[in-house]
Amino acid sequence: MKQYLELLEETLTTGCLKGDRTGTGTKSLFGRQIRFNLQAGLPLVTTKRLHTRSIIHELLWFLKGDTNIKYLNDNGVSIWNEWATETGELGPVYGAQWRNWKGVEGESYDQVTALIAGIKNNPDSRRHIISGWNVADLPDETKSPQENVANGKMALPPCHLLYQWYVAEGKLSGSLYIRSNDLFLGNPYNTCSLAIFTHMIAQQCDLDVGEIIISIGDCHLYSNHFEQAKIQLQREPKALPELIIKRKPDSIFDYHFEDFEIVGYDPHPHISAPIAV
Ligand SMILES: Nc1nc(=O)c2c([nH]1)NC[C@@H]1CN(c3ccc(C(=O)N[C@@H](CCC(=O)O)C(=O)O)cc3)CN21
Ligand SMILES: O=c1ccn([C@H]2C[C@H](O)[C@@H](COP(=O)(O)O)O2)c(=O)[nH]1
Repeated sequence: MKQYLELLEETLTTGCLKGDRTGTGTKSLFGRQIRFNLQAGLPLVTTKRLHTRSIIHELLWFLKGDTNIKYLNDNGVSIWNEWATETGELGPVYGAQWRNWKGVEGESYDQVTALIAGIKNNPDSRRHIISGWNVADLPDETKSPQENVANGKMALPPCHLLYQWYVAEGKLSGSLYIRSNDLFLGNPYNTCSLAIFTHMIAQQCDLDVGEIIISIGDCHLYSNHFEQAKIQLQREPKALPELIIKRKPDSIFDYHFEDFEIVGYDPHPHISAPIAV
């Protein structure tokens, strides 16, 4: 995870002081990229313990097309609670756009089903994309997440908004554009999630895994994460764990939490940090 730690250090030492929507304040850089070879292990941060349970459940929740936090909460995951309405709704966020993008006539597009068919049938295609940036459903930044949901809009606009996969020499690589990335809390989730998603797609399409590439627009450290970032930078990274998927489910939609095992994850202790809402 050298690249992640280098980016953390660069942001901490050279980032521009910048205000933000949450009123917290950040150090920020614009336009950075990190990449990981999935053959070298699962790119999980080892300089603090990550809650992989939350990451796996969140990915399965996206794939269900679900946009209500009930499934997450029932599984002990609370990472989306701050943005939901009293009934748990988040509006047409990731799951809705991935599985049920609405066309002008009200027709529905399932981007995930199309992606798997595309990779299986035409691996050389340069159109293996999932986009979350549906302009018609974007929220009004002057209103609260809950008000936006009441108006039929997303609680938050997608941060990880453009995915692309690429097949060459029997290997599947994944690339992700993140327009705004909370380097301490969000980025480790986004990296791990893309890695696991890429392993799942590769398994479904009988491919090996290649690389993942994360491209970031506004790359920021919140001012109340500076001390936590410094602690992490003093720690020595450990060996990467490995992801085992215990069976091959019938489709990309049939994975269960119990199908995933992360072996050899021996990180430094967890470092807690407040989330900017
Ligand atoms: N400011 C901010 N940063 C984010 O990363 C973020 C948002 N907002 N809003 C939407 C989603 C929600 N995500 C989140 C939310 C909370 C944690 C978090 O608090 N993580 C803790 C552990 C909490 C847990 O898993 O139960 C951590 O230490 O990693 C991480 C990602 C990513 N996104
Ligand atoms: O997957 C995610 C989701 C969210 N984030 C972070 C990035 C920002 O800190 C906030 C979103 O605030 P905006 O004002 O809408 O940019 O959430 C992330 O890093 N990863």
